[in-house]
Amino acid sequence: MRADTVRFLLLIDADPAERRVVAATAARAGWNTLGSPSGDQVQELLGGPNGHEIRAVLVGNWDINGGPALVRALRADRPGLPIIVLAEGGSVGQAVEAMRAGASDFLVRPVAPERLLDALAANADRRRASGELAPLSEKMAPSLALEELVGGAPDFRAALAVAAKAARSRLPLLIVGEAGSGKETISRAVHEASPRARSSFVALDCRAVPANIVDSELFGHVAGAFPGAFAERVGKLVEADGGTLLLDEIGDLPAATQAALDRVLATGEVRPVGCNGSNSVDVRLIATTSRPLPDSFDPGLAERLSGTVVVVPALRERSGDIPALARHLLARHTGQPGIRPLSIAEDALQVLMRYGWPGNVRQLSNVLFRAALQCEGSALTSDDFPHIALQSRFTNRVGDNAGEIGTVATSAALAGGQSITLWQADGHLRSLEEIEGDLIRLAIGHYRGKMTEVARRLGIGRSTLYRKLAELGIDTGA
Ligand SMILES: Nc1ncnc2c1ncn2[C@@H]1O[C@H](COP(=O)(O)OP(=O)(O)OP(=O)(O)O)[C@@H](O)[C@H]1O
Repeated sequence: MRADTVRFLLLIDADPAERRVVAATAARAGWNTLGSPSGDQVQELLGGPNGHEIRAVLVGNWDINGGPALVRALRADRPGLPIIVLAEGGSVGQAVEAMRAGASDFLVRPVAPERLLDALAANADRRRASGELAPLSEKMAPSLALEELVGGAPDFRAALAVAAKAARSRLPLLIVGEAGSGKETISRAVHEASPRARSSFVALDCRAVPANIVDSELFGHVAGAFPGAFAERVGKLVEADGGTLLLDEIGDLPAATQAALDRVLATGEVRPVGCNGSNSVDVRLIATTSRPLPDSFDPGLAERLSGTVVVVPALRERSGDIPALARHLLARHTGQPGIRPLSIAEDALQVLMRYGWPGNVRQLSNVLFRAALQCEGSALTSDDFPHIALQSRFTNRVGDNAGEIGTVATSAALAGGQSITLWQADGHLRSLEEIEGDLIRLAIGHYRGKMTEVARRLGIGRSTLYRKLAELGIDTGA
């Protein structure tokens, strides 16, 4: 087992039998469980010899354990630690209360083992930006068709064009992009747009599988192949026969597995662990990576993957897409427990566009979810994003220079290639008024709030510019 897969799960649950079941399930994915019947020993365990190896906390018995206070204390102690609450069946209120207290996620009991492992993997294995809340809509994200993906930035459209072309082929495809930028979403869309759409789409996160079982996960094994292999297991490659296999973070596969996978792609034959024979498969491989493939990566497989590469731009490189994405993601969260329909105000969009988004679209989605959960008005404003506003080093220069706008907007983002979204989530063009609004905002950022220059470059008079600003609700602060 690789060193980075030795990790501890802190489980707080009063029922010893339940603790044993959860521990046994979690062990299947390489988790060591530290069980505690109540929240009383939590600080001790966090400070104990394995405290630093604790990668996730599961909180059961919400009421007995004083749920909200326990979650708040854990959150204060370890801001980035995933905290998953095991809510009692049917109690939506408990789940909402948990999320408000700062839980990362919740599962409703009874929890199927696969669901528990998925939640642990999703919360702890993905390198989530700053331990953001994980909305349920993230886990139930709709499968978007390529043309439904939100974003009009030229680099993003170029990536989608490569993906659309690749959908017609059966050659392996490599999708490169930072965490949360949309790689898996694009993979699913490619599968849906391909002639394989009616067959299965099978995904494996290579980060989440311990090295000692990854061959059996991919290629399957026969009964008795190794100690503990009581029954035969069908591997992901066979499961995906006729369809698409997504290998997330392919760079994390052990070297021998990379070479074996390359042989499968070359021959179309899969040999399960411990088996002398092989099965023929017809699988289209999509691989993703958020970092350059390591130098040690199997050259044959690297060559095969480099045939078609989709490069997904980071969100900060397409901050012009943020307003459309924010509206789309907000609409996705609406209707979840505790979230009413909300609009998003201009000043909030400005704050979001200025931020760097290390966790990309997923982080934007999570930040909107947290803000929506806490918002008491009918629209999200910049006040609903205090951390983002602070971190985006927002400079507020009010009226110190006649004719300058009060907020110095997105020049840094613009230097990074900001562009204007022309398309709506439904594939139709945005209205002229919306595009004009974005263009004016972009110009204000680019010319650092110098309104005379903005008007000159846009080819309109200053009074027309100010009238448009008023109509758009952009606060000049002047
Ligand atoms: N262009 C987009 N339009 C709409 N939603 C998007 C877009 N890109 C990403 N998302 C949403 O953002 C979230 C993260 O996307 P996704 O899981 O595809 O990222 P990823 O790059 O595969 O992340 P990781 O590297 O962590 O696996 C998902 O909820 C997805 O639906």
